[in-house]
Amino acid sequence: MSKNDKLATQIVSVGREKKFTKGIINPPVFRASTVVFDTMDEMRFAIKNKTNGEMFYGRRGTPTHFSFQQAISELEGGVGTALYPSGAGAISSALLSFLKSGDHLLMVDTAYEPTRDLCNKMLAGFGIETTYYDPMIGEGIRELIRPNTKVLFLESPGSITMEVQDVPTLSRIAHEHDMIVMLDNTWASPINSRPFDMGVDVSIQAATKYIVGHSDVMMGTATANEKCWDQLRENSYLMGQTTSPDDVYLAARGLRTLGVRMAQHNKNALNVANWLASRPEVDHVRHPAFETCPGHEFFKRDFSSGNGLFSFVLKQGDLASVTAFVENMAHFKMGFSWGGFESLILGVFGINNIRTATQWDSSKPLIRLHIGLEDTDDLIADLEAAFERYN
Ligand SMILES: Cc1ncc(COP(=O)(O)O)c(CNNC(=O)CNC(=O)c2ccccc2[N+](=O)[O-])c1O
Repeated sequence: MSKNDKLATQIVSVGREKKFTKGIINPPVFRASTVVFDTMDEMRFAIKNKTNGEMFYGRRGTPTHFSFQQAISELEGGVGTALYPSGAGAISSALLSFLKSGDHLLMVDTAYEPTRDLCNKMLAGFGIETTYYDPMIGEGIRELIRPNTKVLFLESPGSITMEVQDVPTLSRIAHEHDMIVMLDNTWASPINSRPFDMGVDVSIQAATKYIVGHSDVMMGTATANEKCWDQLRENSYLMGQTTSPDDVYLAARGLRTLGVRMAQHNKNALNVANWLASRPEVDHVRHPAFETCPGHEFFKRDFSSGNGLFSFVLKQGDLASVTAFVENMAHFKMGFSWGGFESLILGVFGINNIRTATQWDSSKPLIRLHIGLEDTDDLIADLEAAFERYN
């Protein structure tokens, strides 16, 4: 694959070198714990090259893993990619790979709830202090940096309230203070932004979402630049992080259609979001492509496309009316996660319980949608019926 190939060609080609595929189209599923050697020289060579694609032991990976790791690294623009059993596993392993007792962490206030829980319930116990910051803080982040601040963690956009962060500015300031910049880049997936061009050192994906794309595998990836790859890879290995080659095969299979699925999710979501924006019951739509979404200007600058996940805020409502809205939908099902081919809906309450550096106006209910690959005529009809029940 050439770096000059267009994205659609890269998505088809990345990670499919013959050394991984053995001549077939999709890299085979190599399941392994023990790898055997005929000579001591062969074993010594494997030990020497165990971190760069030489089969050594199951936990270091097999060609199934190496192929997918290379594919994600090339699409994200990093040097190397570590794999984890879930997105949350990628987040925890990335943080634990670079933080030690006595360190200070800057965590975006709009982080995915389990990320916040990790900081408060585990990292605190290890003597790692977390300060949460406003996603729109920009240059103001300087006031929060201490001599022991080691990591700046971003999630852009926030996966519920959708604020888009000024990643290049925050990364520049963090690097002035020798901090490591980590980005939960799940919303962009590996194709809709260039994290390393924005100064990110470790880009994290819940592959569970759009990469897998079929709601049938849990997986996480963390891709690092030259500065951070060795430390991320070795510390993740020390923590025993590994993934099933069967899951990796399914994730790689999903990856090959990521471009076409993402384009359709984006088109469908904009169609539904524009319709919602016209509804009198809607206070505003929080889709990064809309001016009503905080950080819209950064979305226009830093992203090449949107996806199917966005939220909208109703002008009024309570638990009963929102329940009437979200229950009994024909196509939107209530469920956690997103990024599969199906449409999902979540009425999100208690946002202020997962905010400590910002304040959310809880008087107006928020509903998060994942727009799948269904025909948007049917999705809009489903939402029309929901408004009938809500009103
Ligand atoms: C941005 C981001 N980053 C990492 C992960 C974790 O991935 P994993 O599920 O593979 O571990 C995720 C997983 N996403 N899951 C969800 O969004 C499901 N929603 C929730 O978990 C949730 C929890 C509490 C309150 C509100 C929500 N919510 O999103 O509405 C993510 O969105």
